[in-house]
Amino acid sequence: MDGMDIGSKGVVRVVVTGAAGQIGYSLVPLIAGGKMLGPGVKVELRLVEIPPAMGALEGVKMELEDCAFPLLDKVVCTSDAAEAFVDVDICILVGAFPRKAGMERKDLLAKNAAIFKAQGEALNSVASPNVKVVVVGNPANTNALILSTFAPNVPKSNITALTRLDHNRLKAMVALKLDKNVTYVDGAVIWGNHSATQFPDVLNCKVDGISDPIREAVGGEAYLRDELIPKIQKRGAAIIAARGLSSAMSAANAICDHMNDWLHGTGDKYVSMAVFADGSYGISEGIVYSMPVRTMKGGSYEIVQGLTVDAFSQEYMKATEAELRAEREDALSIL
Ligand SMILES: NC(=O)C1=CN([C@@H]2O[C@H](COP(=O)(O)OP(=O)(O)OC[C@H]3O[C@@H](n4cnc5c(N)ncnc54)[C@H](O)[C@@H]3O)[C@@H](O)[C@H]2O)C=CC1
Ligand SMILES: O=C([O-])CC(=O)C(=O)O
Repeated sequence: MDGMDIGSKGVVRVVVTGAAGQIGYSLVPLIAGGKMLGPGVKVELRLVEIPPAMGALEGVKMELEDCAFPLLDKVVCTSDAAEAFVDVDICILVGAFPRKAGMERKDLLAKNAAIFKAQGEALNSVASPNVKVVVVGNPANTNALILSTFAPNVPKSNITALTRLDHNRLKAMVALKLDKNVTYVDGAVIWGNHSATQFPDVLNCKVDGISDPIREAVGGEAYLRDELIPKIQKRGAAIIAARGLSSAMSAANAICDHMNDWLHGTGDKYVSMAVFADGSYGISEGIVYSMPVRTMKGGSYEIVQGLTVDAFSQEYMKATEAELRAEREDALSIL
């Protein structure tokens, strides 16, 4: 992937689609406040909405101005994605039709495939090939796949989907279970889809010196299978049940973590990012699959090799792969 020296950019241009929505409202102050790009980096925010939400978006813009953020260079509001994508550095694609109670994933896919096809075409015609994209709108992995299909000028490695929220959820839940601060939990992985088939994996975790046997320390296979894994897989639904709305604050926080690590590097650690599968860990090409990823300062990354994957892991990893391949087939049949 082509690098990006964030420090050398005068102003970094960041697009957020769906910016008047719930996640958008939590996200834009974090970006303008410096959490995503890092201290001292100026930002131009390009906020994209559908025409009926442009009034609400103007309100978001007014509030951003009223925050008097020192790093906020400019705010542009538009309902034209192609206008927003010209020379953009970072593209955060949140805008999508959200899942409603009782909706199947396939219904959601049908609603959103058209959005990501159109945005892929727009990116392809006007964006720099160096643009870094994270797809947040669900079904995020397959939306990223659709986007890339229609944006062949953007290298596949520059198109990712968000599983950092799941990663953070897993890290936090392990910390809670072992009564440790989250900073002591390292090496968690989310494999596969940002959906209820994802595999939240602790086998390669190290928690404040406890690394072996970590599954037993966390509660043993039965606890993982019956409690921890389903809890992470269904956390999004639990938030919807509790709030009547899906996760927004934690999603915005995770988007900043994803981009900050991508731009600034994870050092010798790794994080979970949904990226194009390349055969690593037996997951063959053609889908966007969450993997352990090590990022390098400047914006390149690699899938971390050599993590332990046993029969327990394989069963889950194959199930979530099968779901992604089925989503891909559904998407291809819709488009
Ligand atoms: N990957 C992840 O970890 C997570 C993903 N999500 C997903 O993020 C998406 C957004 O969630 P919320 O902000 O809660 O939803 P929301 O409904 O509050 O906001 C979505 C916004 O997108 C806008 N929008 C719709 N189509 C658009 C288009 N073609 N171009 C630009 N804007 C468009 C809508 O007008 C709305 O303001 C949903 O798909 C949700 O399922 C939510 C939480 C976590
Ligand atoms: O479950 C949903 O629809 C929202 C979401 O993606 C999450 O909170 O992880």
